[in-house]
Amino acid sequence: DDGFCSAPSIVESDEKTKPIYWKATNPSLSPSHLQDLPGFTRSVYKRDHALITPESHVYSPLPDWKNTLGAYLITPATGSHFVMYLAKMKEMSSSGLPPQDIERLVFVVEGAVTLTNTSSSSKTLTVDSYAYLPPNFHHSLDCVESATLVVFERRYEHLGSHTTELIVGSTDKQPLLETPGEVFELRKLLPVSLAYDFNIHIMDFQPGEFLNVKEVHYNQHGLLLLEGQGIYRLGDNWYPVQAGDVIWMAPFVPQWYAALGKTRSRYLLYKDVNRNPL
Ligand SMILES: NC(=O)N[C@H](N)C(=O)O
Ligand SMILES: [Mn+2]
Repeated sequence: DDGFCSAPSIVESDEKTKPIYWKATNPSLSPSHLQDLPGFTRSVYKRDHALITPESHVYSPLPDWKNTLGAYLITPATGSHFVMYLAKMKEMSSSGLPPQDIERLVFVVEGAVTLTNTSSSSKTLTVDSYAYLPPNFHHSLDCVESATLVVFERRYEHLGSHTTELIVGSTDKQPLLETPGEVFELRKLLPVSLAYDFNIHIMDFQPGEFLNVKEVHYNQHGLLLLEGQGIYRLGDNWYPVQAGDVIWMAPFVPQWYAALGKTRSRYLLYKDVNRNPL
C-alpha cells in the first residue's frame, strides 16, 4: 500500500497451532517453493562437510523394512563411520534389524511407532521420543498409520567389559546439562558412561544466540535441524539453514552456528565419544 516492497511477514499464528517439529518435515523453503527454479538446491557436498537440504533427499525402499522408504543422508561413502537416514514408515509398516554388531538409535520426528522386543513389554514412541538399541538386540518398530524417524547406526566399539542397554526416553524428560562458556541449552539422550561410544545432543538456541567456541575437534557429527533458522559456518563456508536441513561434519571441520529468525533453533546432533581416537 505504501508503494514499496517489503518481505512478507511470517504468519505466526498459523505456525503456533502446528505440532512440535512440524517444520522438520514441512520446511518453509520446501521443494514445492522451489519448483519454478530449475536445478536450484542449497545442498553442497565437500570433502569435510555436506549440507543436505530436503529438496535433495532421495527415498527408496529400505532393505529389510516393510512399507518404508528411506533416505540415507550420511554414510561411510561421505567419510563417516556411521549412517544417518530418514525412514518414512507408511501404513502397517515395520523395521528390519541392523546388521550384526551394529547399534541403532531412532528418534521420532513425526507420527508414532511401537517398539517390541523379547525382554520387555512393548512401548509406544511418539514425536520427540527415542530408543537406543544395543548391537545384536532383537527388536521391531511397527507403525499403524505413518511416522518419520531419524535413525543413526554404527558398528559398536567395545571397551573392556562394558555393555550398553536398551534405552527408551524422550527429550523433554532429559535434564538440562551445564554448558560452561556457552549459552545454548543442552540435553543428552544417552548416558555419558564409558559403555556408550556415541551420544545424541539436543541443542537449543534462542534467536541471536550462537556458539562461543569456534569448534575444531576430532569427533564427527550428523545433525538434523528440528526447529528454527540460522547460519552454519563449516570451514570457510557460511550456510543459511532451516528446520529439515541435515549436515555432515567430518573430524576437524571448523564449525559454528548462530540462531536467527524469530523462533528457537533446536538441533539433534550425533557425536562419537568415549573412545581413544588412536
Ligand atoms: N557443532 C556443534 O554444535 N558441536 C557441539 N557443540 C559439540 O561438538 O558438542
Ligand atoms: Mn561440535
